[in-house]
Amino acid sequence: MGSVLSTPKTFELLIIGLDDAGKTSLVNRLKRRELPRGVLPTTTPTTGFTRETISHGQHSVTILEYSGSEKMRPLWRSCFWNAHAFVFLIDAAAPARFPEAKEELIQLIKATSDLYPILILANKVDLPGAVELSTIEEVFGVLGLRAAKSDRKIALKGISAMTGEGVDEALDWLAANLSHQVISEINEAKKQVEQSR
Ligand SMILES: Nc1nc2c(ncn2[C@@H]2O[C@H](COP(=O)(O)OP(=O)(O)OP(=O)(O)O)[C@@H](O)[C@H]2O)c(=O)[nH]1
Ligand SMILES: [Mg+2]
Repeated sequence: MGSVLSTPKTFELLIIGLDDAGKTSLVNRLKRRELPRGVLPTTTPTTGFTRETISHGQHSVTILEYSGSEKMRPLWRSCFWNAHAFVFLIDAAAPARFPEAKEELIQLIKATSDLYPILILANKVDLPGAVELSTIEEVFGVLGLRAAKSDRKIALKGISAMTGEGVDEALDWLAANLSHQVISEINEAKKQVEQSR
């Protein structure tokens, strides 16, 4: 695990994405790494948000997972300032919902400054109907999004909350792309928002 070699970081991660993308399942996998491949606790749709703190190597990550239902999305949009980094989760096996997911992703990119890394995760790669990562990259125009905002740290990776595939690598990427300096800058900005409330 690459993160074991880096200095400890403490950060808050917002996990968002459409309903049914697998956000709660990903949090469950992160909380319980010992779960065997293919075993996932049963979930029900998240009603508001959940908050969990996990360890990853030397890092401490507080994860906020928001309901993806359409009527709850304004809640996550109002909490962007509260995070250091974002995971945008896509259901790789639900291509009919890619346009709706892309709209939300674009809103996230527009609403947040270049300081914040965004990791787009295509979940459920274990399913036979999962769309290839290269196709998802094309449909979501990830390279274009990166080029338009060249300083922005944006990446796309495939994962499965069901098998655990790609989950450690995702957290490694987030820890590696969030410098101590950026964490301090964001902490300062958060303090100002909190004071002005
Ligand atoms: N095959 C497979 N199914 C998954 C995976 N991740 C989640 N699921 C299933 O997808 C469904 C939705 O998962 P949730 O984790 O509840 O989805 P969510 O994104 O939290 O949904 P909301 O809270 O409503 O926004 C459940 O039936 C999960 O078992 C995965 O990696 N592979
Ligand atoms: Mg959920």
